[in-house]
Amino acid sequence: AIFQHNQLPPSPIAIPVIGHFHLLGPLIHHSLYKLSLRYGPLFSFRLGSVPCVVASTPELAREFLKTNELCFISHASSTAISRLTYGSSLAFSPYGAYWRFVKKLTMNELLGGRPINNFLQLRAQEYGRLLRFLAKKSELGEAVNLTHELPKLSNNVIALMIMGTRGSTMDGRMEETRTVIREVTEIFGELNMSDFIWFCKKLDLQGFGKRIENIYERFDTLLEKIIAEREELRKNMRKKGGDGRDDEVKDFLDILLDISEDENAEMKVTRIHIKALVMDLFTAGTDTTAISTEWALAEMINHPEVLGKAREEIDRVVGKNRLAGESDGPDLPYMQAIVKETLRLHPPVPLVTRRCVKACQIGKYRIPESTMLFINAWAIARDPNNWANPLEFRPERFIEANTDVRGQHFQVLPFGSGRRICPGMNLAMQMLPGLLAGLIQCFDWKVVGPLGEKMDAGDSVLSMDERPGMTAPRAHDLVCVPVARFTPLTNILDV
Ligand code: HEM
Repeated sequence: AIFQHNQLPPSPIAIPVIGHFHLLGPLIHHSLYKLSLRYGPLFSFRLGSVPCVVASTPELAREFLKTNELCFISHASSTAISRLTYGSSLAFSPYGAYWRFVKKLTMNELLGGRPINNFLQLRAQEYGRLLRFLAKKSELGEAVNLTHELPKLSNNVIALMIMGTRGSTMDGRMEETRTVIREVTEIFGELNMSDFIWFCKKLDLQGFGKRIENIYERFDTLLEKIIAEREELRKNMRKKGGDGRDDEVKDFLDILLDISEDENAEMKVTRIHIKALVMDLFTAGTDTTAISTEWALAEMINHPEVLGKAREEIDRVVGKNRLAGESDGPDLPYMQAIVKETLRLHPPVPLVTRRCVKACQIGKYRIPESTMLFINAWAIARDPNNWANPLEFRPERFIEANTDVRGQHFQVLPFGSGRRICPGMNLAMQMLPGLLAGLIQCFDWKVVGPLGEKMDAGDSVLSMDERPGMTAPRAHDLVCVPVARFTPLTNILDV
């Protein structure tokens, strides 16, 4: 290509060798936002020797993710990512035959419309389980740490969707799985100097190498156990004369193992691939969904008028005699708007991060191959140029303007956009309204303060601080006493 200009976008002054590491705080999207105020909506910086560009407007997001999609079609990887995803995951594979194969398989068998509906009942059971647990707590007047309970739910849902009810052999391991998953998403979001600066490669100044190996060891052990158990089960079934499964529907893990055993499969799938994919789906799907649920609940607790309106809608549409669930989602437009407004203000993945795979001209700048691209989705979604009173939590804005969050409107991109858009989007957008509807239909929420004191929703404003990592969870645990709205609550929970 012939480039009119051979230069990167404006940049702060770099320190020799390290580049701009010193400008980035732990919440990288905040640091990049502050830098954008100074250096403009498209600026560049360097991590060691790696050039990076940051886009902070909807127009630029479109330019990178749509107009020049194929130049930025891969996700940016790191030492931590390639080790922990076995160098073979869906999210971090280069855009090519393997990615296409796994993406199609995942949509057909796990995350597309048909499988999502097939698993509807299974998810409803998990919501029911959480709500019954909350009902018990409510009877006892005890507080619940939702920051712990919500990832249990989303992790169970994903584990069950991947491994079916036979995932129950996981029961004793779910806690460890969730702990490792959180550590994985944290380390994926951190910047490891050794990835960028040649003389740090061997030094491991921040202790990343040790952390990575520790996480790898624990997760790999878990995955090996899960797969070995399933293989054993399949072998026993075959001995009995079956074809390797019982009369249940095939789950995703069975499908993957079938392909790995099939000599004529379109693509050779190995055990490494299977582990990589399970790792991918667990880490991409557990925290993101839980975090959004928690943010939405926290915002409703802070905005009693929003909560009131959402409840009115539920009471009108669903009534008081049955539990609200996913199938009510389409009839709850205000609840849908709450979910969108939550994803706008609190995108669980604040930076859509890609790698330039082919040098490219953006406006008057030249972006060289291997540049890291950060679309600051978090900053774009709270920019007053794109949104009126952007810091206000006001779901009505999504009803007044027909904006959606599915990658078509570049002022709000919680799931990214284009071919690398989040494949779990439809699942998340179906789960969130149904689950939240159940949570507020059944309970009032009394926030428990830092010292265990009860506070009235309304006069307590929950802190909206964030914790660092690839995902942006709330910094403080959400601890509440659920207060049942109906007595006995079991009436609607048992149906
Ligand atoms: C509220 C929930 C979620 C949010 C906000 C979210 C957000 C994102 C974002 C921003 C990306 C990058 C998109 C891009 O580069 O354009 C992504 C990718 C991905 N997400 Fe999600 N996600 C969520 C839930 C899920 C779930 C439930 C799953 C699976 C069970 C999932 C699996 C993935 C995978 C596999 C990728 C990589 C796709 C690829 O590289 O082709 N996500 N997600």
